[in-house]
Amino acid sequence: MAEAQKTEPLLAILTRQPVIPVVAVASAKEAVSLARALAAGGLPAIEITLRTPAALDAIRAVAAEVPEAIAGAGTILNPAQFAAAAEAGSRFIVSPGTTTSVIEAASDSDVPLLPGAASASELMRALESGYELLKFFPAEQAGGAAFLKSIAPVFPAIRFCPTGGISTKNVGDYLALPNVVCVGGSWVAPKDALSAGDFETVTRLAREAAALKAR
Ligand SMILES: O=C(O)C(=O)C[C@H](O)[C@H](O)COP(=O)(O)O
Repeated sequence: MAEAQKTEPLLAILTRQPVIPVVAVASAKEAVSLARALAAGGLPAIEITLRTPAALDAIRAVAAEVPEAIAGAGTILNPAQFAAAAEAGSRFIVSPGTTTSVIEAASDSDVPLLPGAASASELMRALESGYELLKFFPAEQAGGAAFLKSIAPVFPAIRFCPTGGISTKNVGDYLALPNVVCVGGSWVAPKDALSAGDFETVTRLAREAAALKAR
C-alpha cells in the first residue's frame, strides 16, 4: 500500500538537502537564474509554486536549461494542475493538502507527490491512501515543531517536510525532529534579492541552508 506514493524516488530528492526552496517566480528567465544560484549554493531541488502565471514555463525552462537543478512544482490543487506540472517536466509535485482527486492523478503518473496535512484526520486519510511522506502545512501556524513532536508516537510511520513560517530562527527546531526529513521555505530566495537580480545573495543563503543538518 505504501508504494502508492513512490516513496523511494521522493525520499531520494528530499533527503539530499535539508531545505527545499519554495519560490513564486515572475518569469522563466528569473527561475533559471534562481535555480542556478540555488544549485550553486547546494540546494538543487526547488519547488516552483503555481502561484504565478510564469510557473509552468519556469519549470519547463529549469528542466531544460539547468541540468544541475531538480525542478518540482508546488501549490498543486487539482488534477489538471498535476497533469500540467508533470507535462512541464516536474520531477516532484507538492500539494498543500490531500484530496482524492489529486491522489488519483498521482497514481496515474510516474512523478512522485508530496501531499499536505495538518491534522490527525488528514494524516489518517493520507495513510489510508498509502502516503507516509507528507508536507506539514502551514507548519508554524498549524502547531509548529511541537505538533510534530506530539504526533510522532501516534503516527510512527509518517515523515514530514514542514513548510510555512520557517526561517533561520526556527529551522533548527524542525530539523532536530526524527520525523522530519527536510523543511520547505522561501527565506533562501528573498523577494528583494530577486527583484534586484542579486543572485549572489541567493547562493550565500542557499549555502548556509545546505550546511544545516537534518537528523
Ligand atoms: O504555495 C504553497 O504551496 C506553499 O507552500 C505556501 C508558501 O509558499 C510556503 O508555505 C512557503 O512559506 P514561507 O517559507 O513561510 O514563505
